[in-house]
Amino acid sequence: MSTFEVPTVDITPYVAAGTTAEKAAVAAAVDAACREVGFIQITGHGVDPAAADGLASAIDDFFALPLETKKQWVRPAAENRGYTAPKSETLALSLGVQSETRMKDFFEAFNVGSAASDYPDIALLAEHYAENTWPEIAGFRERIDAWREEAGRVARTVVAIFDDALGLLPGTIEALAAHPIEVLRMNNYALPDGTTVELDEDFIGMGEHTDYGIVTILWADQAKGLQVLHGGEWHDVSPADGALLINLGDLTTRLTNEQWLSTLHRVKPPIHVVDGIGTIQRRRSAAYFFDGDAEATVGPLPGFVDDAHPRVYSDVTVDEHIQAKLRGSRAGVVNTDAAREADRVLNALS
Ligand SMILES: O=C(O)CCC(=O)C(=O)O
Ligand SMILES: [Fe+2]
Repeated sequence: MSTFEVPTVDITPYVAAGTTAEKAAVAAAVDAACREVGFIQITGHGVDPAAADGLASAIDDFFALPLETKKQWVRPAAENRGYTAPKSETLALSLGVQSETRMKDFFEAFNVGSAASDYPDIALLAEHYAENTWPEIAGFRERIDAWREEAGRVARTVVAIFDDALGLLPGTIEALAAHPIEVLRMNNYALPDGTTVELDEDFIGMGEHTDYGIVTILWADQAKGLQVLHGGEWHDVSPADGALLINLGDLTTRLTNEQWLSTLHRVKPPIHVVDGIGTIQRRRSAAYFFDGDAEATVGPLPGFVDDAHPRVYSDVTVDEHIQAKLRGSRAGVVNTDAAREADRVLNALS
């Protein structure tokens, strides 16, 4: 396997009022990373380590509950909220690709997100802004909300960097996010004691997918499992101490007319065989999806279509795009509107 590293960018100049030249250097590094990889490790983000500790402990508290208890918080497939039990979602269907033999993804998750009650004065498309339900765990909501606050701030900083990196007027991308769909998905990759893992290729924590929105802010354990597709090969990625990962979503690919690509990734924890029984090391992550306003229309931005770069996507609303993805991953309805993303998967995997 070729050596591969996710580029690291220190975004301090954007967090702590750096000089114009310092910011330009950050924007140039982000542009290069987005053109080449689509995943970046960011440092200098200014997130209080106590917020990350609170997130991690809240994840531990919730997933330690018995399965039957957690199932109280399962929500309808159309609402991207609440508990997802192991083997109930299939991320590869969000792209419209799936091997027939593969078992469903074994991750379990708990999702919270921006709710209609956060924006009482605006009529919103209800499904994307469903109210949250919270488990009865002391301080759970407070710890999660503290992390959401930090992740939201980082997302807005990152899109300001994107404007500069793409040569756009300040505020161009943020104009799509006045009341964005923002979902925090906390993922737990673990197998009940005594589970025998079959050592086949189709054992998957979370199937290959691109994220759907503008950008994702990802907190993750250092345990192996996350893999990013680059140069036709899957590469293991884990964050350095205190670093966050960010990755581009499909809406940014559409805005840039594919100058920047949403990167395919999956979670495939290594299997350790002890006495003939395969086990995995438990791994946690929390993906904060910054997805834009549901009713916003997304197509290539001015300046991204010319003779050398013909328009490759028609306009879509954030609502239509995200709904088609969620019908795939959460309701098992193959997304047939993701032909370009699916092609990228199939070309890479063949
Ligand atoms: O677990 C991870 O590191 C990645 C999770 C992910 O890709 C997602 O939730 O979309
Ligand atoms: Fe993802």
